[in-house]
Amino acid sequence: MRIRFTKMQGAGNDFIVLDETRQRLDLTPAQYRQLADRHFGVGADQILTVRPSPAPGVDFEYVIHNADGGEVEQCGNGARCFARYVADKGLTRSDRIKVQTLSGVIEPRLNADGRVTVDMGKPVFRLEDVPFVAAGLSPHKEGAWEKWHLALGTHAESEIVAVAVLSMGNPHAVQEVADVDRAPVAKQGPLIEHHSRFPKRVNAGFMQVVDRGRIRLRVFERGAGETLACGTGACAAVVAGIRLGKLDARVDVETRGGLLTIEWAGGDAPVLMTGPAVTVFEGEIELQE
Ligand SMILES: N[C@H](CCC[C@H](N)C(=O)O)C(=O)O
Repeated sequence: MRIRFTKMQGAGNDFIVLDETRQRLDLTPAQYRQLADRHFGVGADQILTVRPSPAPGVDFEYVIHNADGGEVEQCGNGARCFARYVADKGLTRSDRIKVQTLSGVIEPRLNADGRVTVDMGKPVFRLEDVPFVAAGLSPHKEGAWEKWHLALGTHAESEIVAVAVLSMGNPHAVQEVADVDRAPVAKQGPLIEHHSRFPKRVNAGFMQVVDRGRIRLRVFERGAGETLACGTGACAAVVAGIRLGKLDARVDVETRGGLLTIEWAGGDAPVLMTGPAVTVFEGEIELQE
């Protein structure tokens, strides 16, 4: 099957955008994996699919698949690229768009300076909703919140990491490090992603607090490995830092792929994420059946 696609990136987190507003493609997990493959396909961290509105009150549906072919609930950098795509393709004339995702409705807004702001909804802290299995563990209080100590690896050489656990529609485990450039992301990332206490796996964040308005962040993403930026990961890290008493309500997040700005007023307030969204190229690919 030959299909058209648009390649995009948001702070270096890269995507293949598929337009199903006129016709469903009904791709298989293997075909999503082929698309994302950086040697045998186009190459991307995630595949974003644009579908028509599923219900009154929302403009589009937004479906996300990781490079491993699995469908996931949310993608922050992808939401910005989604908004840029539907605007550039004339699929909407509004600069505020309501989009249905697996984890609820989000609202990207196209700014005059070319960046995109997304209301990513409220963070979720109920452990069962992350999901995180805390049985047998006790939380370690820090500031007004808590961290959980996870044993990584086999008993012999297992090390303990302290993570804040929350969901932005998708699951996140955020730990603090002194220097992100020296953080053991490649070693610890997969061990955290596949830790048995995360039944749906988890995105593993490594956050360095620079000051109350700035962090540096690396994320080993569920189903994609380390990416140059993770939008929901930036939201989760800032929310965790605020709840732990280390960050103010507006934080610049330095990722390896660029700068994201996250704002959260606490409590039931939504998390706002602002950052770039860029079209790289368009193309066609012959997918294996
Ligand atoms: N790997 C994530 C999905 C993509 C999230 C990330 N690319 C973002 O910008 O939020 C997960 O499995 O939950």
